[in-house]
Amino acid sequence: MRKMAPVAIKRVLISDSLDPCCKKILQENGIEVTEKTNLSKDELKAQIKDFDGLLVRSATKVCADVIESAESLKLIGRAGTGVDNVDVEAATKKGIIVMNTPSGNTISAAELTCALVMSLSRNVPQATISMKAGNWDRKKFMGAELYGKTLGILGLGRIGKEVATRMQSFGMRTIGYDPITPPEVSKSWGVEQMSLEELWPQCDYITVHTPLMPSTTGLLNDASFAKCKRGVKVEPPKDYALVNHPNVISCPHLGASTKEAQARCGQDIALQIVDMIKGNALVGAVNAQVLASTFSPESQQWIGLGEALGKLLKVCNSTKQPYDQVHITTQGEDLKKSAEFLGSAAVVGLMAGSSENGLNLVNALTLAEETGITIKKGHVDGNDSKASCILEVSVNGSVYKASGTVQTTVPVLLELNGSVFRQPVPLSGKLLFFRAATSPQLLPSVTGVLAAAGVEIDHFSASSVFGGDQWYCVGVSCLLEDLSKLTPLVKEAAQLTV
Ligand SMILES: O=C(O)[C@H](O)COP(=O)(O)O
Repeated sequence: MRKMAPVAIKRVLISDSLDPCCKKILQENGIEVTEKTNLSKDELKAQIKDFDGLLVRSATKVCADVIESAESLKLIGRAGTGVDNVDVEAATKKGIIVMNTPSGNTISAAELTCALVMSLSRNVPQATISMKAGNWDRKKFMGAELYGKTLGILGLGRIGKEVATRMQSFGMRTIGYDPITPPEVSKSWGVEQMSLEELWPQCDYITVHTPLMPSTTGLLNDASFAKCKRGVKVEPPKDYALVNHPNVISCPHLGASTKEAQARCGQDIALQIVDMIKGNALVGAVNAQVLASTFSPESQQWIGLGEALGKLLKVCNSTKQPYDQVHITTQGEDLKKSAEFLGSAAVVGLMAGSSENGLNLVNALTLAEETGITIKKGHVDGNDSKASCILEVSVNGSVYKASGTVQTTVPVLLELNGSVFRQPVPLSGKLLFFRAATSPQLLPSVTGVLAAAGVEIDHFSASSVFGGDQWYCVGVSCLLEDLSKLTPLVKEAAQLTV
């Protein structure tokens, strides 16, 4: 099956110093690259308008203002791990993918941590300064072995794990805390997990490897230090009163400052972008998990169905009031994990044209929830149930419902508001739906109205009778300019282009 590129990136701005391999890979893949570093915020706001991709390290602050100025930005790529310099929430609302390279810096950051732990234990920087001053002071720099000491690791992700395994080779006991990594996983690489309360008093050394976010800001504070052993050793602070203390060793943000890490991150971000635009995979996206699961041709057809069902129920909503509830249910083993992206796709269809910023799978659920719509997702897995998707929406107590499936790559409608179509209706092209009481005069009369308006009929489907009424779907050459021409003949009518 043909691969599709859900996201196209043609022009990229690199605003921080990145390894040259990044630019080379992007250019080799047909992407135009502009490098402009040290831009002021206003300069970046002016520049960003012309680009659909922005690549940064941690120096460029991609704040909400900058994102607001971006007219066609689709991707913010962070060549590195931390995305605290990017306003991810603002990017998500605007439907912009934020992507990082989570592993490129791991080894370098872990090695620097080990270097700092060892320097702390043996006063290497202080002794170096003393030697440079012409001294030979051995007593002053009495150290302590790492062997048999306890290292507390806060954050047991990639870097925390690499630090642990390296420091274990010095005979250190490694303990740690992480709200996500399961204790049995960290145990398999020698780190015993415990609560922070239990951890503080046991540590001889503490190292922090958490992302910067509200829950981790100020993790080490007066209260936590009060629970620590006297003389506990911790990584460098930014506070200059502490930096200047004789027992403090510190360096600037150097964790990723190695040739290897920079080459890895530059290469990773470029290859991830190339993979994305070629439709191969979406790797490293921090705010677009839904999009990541849509990179197979199969899921793209289901996305087509979700959007089409959403568009159909949008035009069927005769009240024209906004929806208050959207419920998506998937059926069948094949769609077990698809309710998430089908829900987003349905919302893209339901809210089409209603967002100034543009609506896509990245921002659909966020924008829907912001406008007060409750989204429910579920899955039913009957023994012989074929894969299908049911969309129900409520408006002031009225419920509209449509269900469909994918038949040999084509999204089709199975049921509309309780009426099951005798043949599945292909959801593509220009479609006219109407509900009317069954009568022999109905179809000739409708055909007459269409012919008078110059509309040709491509195909026609009818549902089984439901409460005396039937739903009909007509594939038409163009949409009716005035739908009310059908009013005397039908009870309700809606038309759309899929
Ligand atoms: O988050 C990271 O990857 C590190 O903090 C490195 O940041 P840098 O790219 O600015 O060196």
